Amino acid sequence: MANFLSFDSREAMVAAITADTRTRLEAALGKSGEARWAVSGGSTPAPLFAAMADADMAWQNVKVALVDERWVEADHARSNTAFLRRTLLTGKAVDAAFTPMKVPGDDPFAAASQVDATYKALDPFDVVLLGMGPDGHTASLFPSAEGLEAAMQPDDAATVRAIRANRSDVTGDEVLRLTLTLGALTRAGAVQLMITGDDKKAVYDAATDPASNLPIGRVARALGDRLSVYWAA
Ligand SMILES: O=C(O)[C@H](O)[C@@H](O)[C@H](O)[C@H](O)COP(=O)(O)O
Repeated sequence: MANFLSFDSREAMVAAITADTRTRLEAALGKSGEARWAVSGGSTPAPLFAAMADADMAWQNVKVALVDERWVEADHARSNTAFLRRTLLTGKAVDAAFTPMKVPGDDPFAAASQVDATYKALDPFDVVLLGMGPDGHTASLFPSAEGLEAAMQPDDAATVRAIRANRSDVTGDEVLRLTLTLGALTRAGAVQLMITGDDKKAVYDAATDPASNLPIGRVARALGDRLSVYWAA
């Protein structure tokens, strides 16, 4: 079962996940001279990224990658690459080596093997930061999306796969995505899920019921105690 860490305030949650992330990245740097960190977009991680951007670390040896990306250019308002450049890859962390997921082309399904080959060089990640949507998606593992089952195999050798979400699940957002696979999450040193609010806690609690088929529940069950959930109201 995942470790569920509940905090009295969002500030305390951010302090704790910042400390855990730093400890794990520093341990990897000490052990192998480099650290590999895969991060989510979404709004929730912004305060963690602000704290990390200020951290004194050997950023030039930290490899930052994405958990998922919309199939959009880096200047698009919903690009996770753009979000990271604004929030994390600034300040002291500007020296980190960042690997985007988006490559040229119209079709993420056609490009997935190219991105997978690039991301395979970063797999296994030392730390993976996940978020969760109100529909129980995590990364770009959306309920009943095209490509979901291929990406949901715990022993998948692929690191990255393409996803086409149902239009009704991403109203006003992009359907075409790339995502880390459950295989990549399973191989990671540690996986953190950062969520806030009572509504998301209720979704997470319901998803972890063995009868639930929601992606976040399937991921939590597959990862067991290698997943730590950081939550504050
Ligand atoms: O947006 C993304 O990059 C991810 O696809 C997604 O999995 C995200 O982490 C959740 O939707 C939570 O988003 P919020 O943090 O904005 O609630």
